[in-house]
Amino acid sequence: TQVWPDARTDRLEWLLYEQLGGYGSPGIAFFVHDCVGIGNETQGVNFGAEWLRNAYHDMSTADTIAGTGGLDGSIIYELDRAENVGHAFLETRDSFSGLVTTRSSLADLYALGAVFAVGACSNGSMILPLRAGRIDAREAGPSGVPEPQQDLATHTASFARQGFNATEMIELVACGHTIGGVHGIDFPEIVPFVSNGDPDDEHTSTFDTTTRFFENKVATEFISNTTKNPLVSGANVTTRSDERIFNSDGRVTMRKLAESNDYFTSRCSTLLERMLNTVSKEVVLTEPIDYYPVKPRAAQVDINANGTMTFSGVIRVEDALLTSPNTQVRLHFVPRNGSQCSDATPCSVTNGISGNFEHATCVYTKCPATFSFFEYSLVVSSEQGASSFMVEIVDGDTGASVIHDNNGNGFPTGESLQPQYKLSTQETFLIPGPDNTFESKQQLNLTVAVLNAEQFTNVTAIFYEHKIPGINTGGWTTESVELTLSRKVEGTNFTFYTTSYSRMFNDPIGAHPFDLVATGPGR
Ligand code: HEM
Repeated sequence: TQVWPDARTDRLEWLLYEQLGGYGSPGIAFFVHDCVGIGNETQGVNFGAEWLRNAYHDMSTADTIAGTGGLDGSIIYELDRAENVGHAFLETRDSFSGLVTTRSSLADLYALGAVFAVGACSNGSMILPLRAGRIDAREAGPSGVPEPQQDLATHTASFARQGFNATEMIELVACGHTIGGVHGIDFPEIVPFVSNGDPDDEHTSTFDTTTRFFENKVATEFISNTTKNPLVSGANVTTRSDERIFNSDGRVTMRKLAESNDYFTSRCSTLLERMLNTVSKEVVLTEPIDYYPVKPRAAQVDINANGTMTFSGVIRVEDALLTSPNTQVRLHFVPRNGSQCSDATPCSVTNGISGNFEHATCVYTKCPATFSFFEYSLVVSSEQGASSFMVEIVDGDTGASVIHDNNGNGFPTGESLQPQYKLSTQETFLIPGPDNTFESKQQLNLTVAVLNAEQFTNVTAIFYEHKIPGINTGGWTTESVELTLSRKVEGTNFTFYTTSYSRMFNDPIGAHPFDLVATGPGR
């Protein structure tokens, strides 16, 4: 039921569902394939566990009565605290900070990481719903992550502040402590650290016998008194926080969790989802992000010199809709004036689709959807144009055809205001800096096409800059630049506007997105 496009969710939808091999996918989920991912089980590094613990630590300083804190990325400013010991938090920041944009906050990416972790560690049995809209903190928040040497009353009060009652505390700790373990390198007072000559060995004592599987062994081994969980049976009694918590209701809750793995995973799904959705009162989260069965990607509209225009891009199609090997994907563009197409005014891409050139799938086997990609390109007269298009999928064997119309809206082309990438350039040059040095400067020479420009008084580009040069996670400043009318494109109702925008070099220009806005009477 999602209608495309949706600025709040589309980027996260891409990261969430094109996990591996997608169109331009960064493949971040690969970090947690098989749960341990790019970690090293022998040395005790489990990336899935790191991403889940990271989300909990970021969230656990929330005050749900006051409506402050929660999953807000503030942990990146809190790494020097004793309650956040271990390299997991720095590693998680460095894994995700490069993906922060104006449309994917670090806090949303941390939630995505936890969703990937639980998905990978349960091999796709537990897919937590992901909502978007978390707002990144700009500074450290209060402290208050639970620590193992604290007593039961402190933990119970801490979980109550986080929004979890005493039973939920037991459950949530069990859900967290079913993967990974305690690293002697960081907690030598819990797991004695005796060097074995391997500088990378973290001396990890796992919470249960299956560190890489999200299941109820943490509970079954506790109930059968065979657990090696160092927070239950470690030599240091003071740091046996799991023992105190798991026993706090006479083992009633742990027994229930031990009796049924389905019950365990269902309680964990509920509570982990709530954990990820614990946000400050200003935040309005979206609905859970579903995948688009059909999604336009990399759409581009070029105004040509000969009175024509070219619509091109890629259509991502869920494999379940490609019912036979020769299934065809056809696009039908709706002319701007809403008229029907004819042989004289073609508006379909019936061929020219070059077929699957990439395939997107999950890091775990129970993947909710896999996708194929189809390229398209259609030239029509600029007068005819196209306001939207429909996607028709024609079964290669039976010829049966299904139209996908974006829930009745068509897929909008956005032709009335489009950057002209073919006419835009970017360059880097050196300018003299202080003390006979040189600094490099980037310049974007941007051309934008505006349809019926007489309806608009201003055409503006809004550029986003990192507040802290080169640092993705420090927030954004915006700069609005009014574009200058360049020329009307002959034989069309399009007008080109241009601007040159330059900045001191700190990142590849691709990391600097911009929005375009045209304003005028009634628009
Ligand atoms: C009273 C509450 C809690 C205490 C005192 C506590 C304490 C700890 C400690 C001392 C470690 C070892 C960390 C390391 O060596 O790197 C740990 C690991 C972990 N914790 Fe907790 N924890 C609590 C609750 C939670 C909750 C609610 C979750 C998530 C829902 C969670 C998730 C994890 C995970 C996944 C690990 C393994 C990390 C790894 O292997 O890298 N913890 N916890």
